Amino acid sequence: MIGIVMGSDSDLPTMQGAADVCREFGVAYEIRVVSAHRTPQDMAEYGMSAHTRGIRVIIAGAGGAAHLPGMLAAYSPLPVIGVPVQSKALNGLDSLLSIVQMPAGVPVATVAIGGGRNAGLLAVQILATSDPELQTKMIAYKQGLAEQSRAKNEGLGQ
Ligand SMILES: Nc1c(C(=O)O)ncn1[C@@H]1O[C@H](COP(=O)(O)O)[C@@H](O)[C@H]1O
Repeated sequence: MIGIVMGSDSDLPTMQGAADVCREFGVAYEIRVVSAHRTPQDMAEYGMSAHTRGIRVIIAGAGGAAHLPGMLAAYSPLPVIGVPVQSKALNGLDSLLSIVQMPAGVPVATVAIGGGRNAGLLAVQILATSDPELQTKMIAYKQGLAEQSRAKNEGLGQ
């Protein structure tokens, strides 16, 4: 149901966070390397066909001149979540700016640099709007997050 794509296998440490979330919530996903630069035909094919294969949200991560999320958004009717991967030369600022500044009419929901996990959570939240069982899991997840945060007070020694 969630398509996780990345420009290179070197993006995997970042994009693994999205896959981890899918597994935690029991949501089916696929993970693939597709590049707007290196395999443009595969990228176009992926963008045009993902919705016909049961994919409902695309998460696309790329670094540097990160055109992959925007190009997938150009081809696909699905919501695309863009993950700027931290780059060596410019620390991911290049990735962020390449992904976030989309022209009107072709949105990409951009998460923080390195935000693979948040991208996964956002994708699950999108699916949960039409899936009450998943919605219940998301509510429980958020409650768990709140409990962990409150528990930090106990370590403050006051
Ligand atoms: N930004 C893109 C795209 C694209 O946008 O299509 N394809 C590969 N890349 C990026 O190039 C970086 C270096 O790739 P290599 O590690 O393979 O040299 C990766 O972060 C990848 O996402």
